[in-house]
Order: sequence, then structure tokens, then C-alpha cells
Amino acid sequence: MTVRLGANRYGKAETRLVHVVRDGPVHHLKDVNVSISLSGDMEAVHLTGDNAAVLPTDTQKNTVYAFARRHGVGEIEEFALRLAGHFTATQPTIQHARVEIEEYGWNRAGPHSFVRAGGEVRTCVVHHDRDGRRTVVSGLTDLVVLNTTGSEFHGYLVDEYTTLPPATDRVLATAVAARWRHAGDETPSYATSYEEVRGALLDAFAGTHSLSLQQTLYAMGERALATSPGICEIRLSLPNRHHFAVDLSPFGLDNDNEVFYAADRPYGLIEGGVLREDAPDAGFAWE
Ligand SMILES: O=c1[nH]c(=O)c2[nH]c(=O)[nH]c2[nH]1
Repeated sequence: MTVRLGANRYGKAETRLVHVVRDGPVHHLKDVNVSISLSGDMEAVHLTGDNAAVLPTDTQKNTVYAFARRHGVGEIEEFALRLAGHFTATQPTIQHARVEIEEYGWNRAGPHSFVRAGGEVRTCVVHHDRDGRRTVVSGLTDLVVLNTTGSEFHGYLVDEYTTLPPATDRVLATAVAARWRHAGDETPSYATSYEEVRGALLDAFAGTHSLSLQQTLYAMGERALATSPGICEIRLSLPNRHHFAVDLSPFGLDNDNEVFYAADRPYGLIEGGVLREDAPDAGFAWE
């Protein structure tokens, strides 16, 4: 049987790049997902394992980060063209580059605070038993927020397995999942309390100088209870979406908290509740 190599391409898929442009105290954010596919003289690598024509996918990922540092991101079409042109211009074995970029929108919530555009889900769980007892828990999930500064984490326990460096200025990002329990027998305006709680959560996230996500969680819960008198308890689940500064020194570039690798897992998961001292018994509300 005679066979031959068919169409092929290879590259680094879904390089997640978050680029912060610091314009004095006002910061600008670009959040993109870059997928590169290169093709060209790839007979040898497939047929004999000779890698001489192969630009490693790891290099392709590094190029994305280095280009962000060197040229900025700008319009995603321009960034993609710059990357694709680079690979075909500099590597004779690469005849074709396909670069696909997704951009995730962020709306401004403060000079250095952003709310991910869209994606947020409003939720509720109600119980109503035969005796007429009712509980209402409202909530939201996937409210993705990020602070480009105003977050520290240090002073934690250290043992023989601790490698985390103390941070005095880090990116703090999370996808807020919150549920809150309505108190009292009167039917509130759920629309109003939703807007109140959502606004309070965002204000507290943006406005708290954070020494830990735990501290931010408490501040968010406290603000929600202070802002929306009809609720008596709030439970928050905050995944810590870690952003690690990329080491660009191999490319002769510095990185003063500008180019980050947005890790998706593993992530810290910070969960907790805040409730009024006089909150009535929850009964089956959380079941
Ligand atoms: O805000 C944080 N809380 C933690 O408990 C923790 N643990 C960790 O590694 N990083 C962080 N950040």
C-alpha cells in the first residue's frame, strides 16, 4: 500500500494574553486569545522526524507575548497580520500562517477596574412549602471582574513547600458567583435589589485595596448588605483567576507588570458568606 502525507498544519492554539497599557493612573486592557496555525515544508517532520523545518509552538507563544510588549496589541486584525507576517517573513520553511484571535470585551468600572462585557447570568432559587413558608435566594454567576492594581498578597504562612513570592502589586481577577437571601415577608422589587447588589459588589471590588481575595470577598458581602436592606445573607464564590507576569528576559525585554499569562487552572477558590447579626433562620433557603 502506498500512502502520502495529506494537508497538515500545526501551531500554538489559544495563547491567552492580557495586555495592560498604563496611561498614568488610567489603565487600558486588551484580553485576547490567539491561535496560530503554520504550514509549509513539513514533509520531513512527519515522515522522518527531522525537526529542522519546525518553529516550535512554544516559540510561537513566546512571540505573541514579546510582540505585545514590543508593539502593543491594537486592533486584533493588525496584531494578527503582524504575527502572521513575521512567521512567513522570517522562516523560509513556513509558507502559510493562519492567526485567529478572539477578543474579550471589558467595560471600564474605574481607572484601573474593568467588568467583563456580557456573559453574566442572573439566578434564583425559591422554596414554597405546604404551610406557606417561602424563601427566595437570588444571585448571579460569571460576573468577571479584574483590577490591574490595588491588590497585594503577602504575610502568609510559609512551609517547606511554599514557593509563591510575596506580591505588593498584582492583578486581581475573579468570576463572581453570588447568591443572596431575601429577608422579611414583604415582596421586594427583585429587579431593584438585583441592581443594588450587583452595583455594590462591583463598587466594593473596584474600591477595596485588597490584601487578599478573602478580604475582598468580605468587603463585597458587607457592601451588598449595607446597600440592599431587603437581603439578610449573601454567599460568594470567588475563583482567583491568577495572572502571572511573563518572564521576557530571554528576549532582552523587561516586563514591569505589563504582559501577563492568564492561567485558567488550577485556581484558588475563595468562598464565604456574610450575614446580618439578626438574620432570621435560613430554613431550607440554601437547599
Ligand atoms: O488572595 C489570595 N488568597 C489566598 O489564600 C491565596 N493563596 C495563594 O496562593 N494566592 C492567594 N491569593
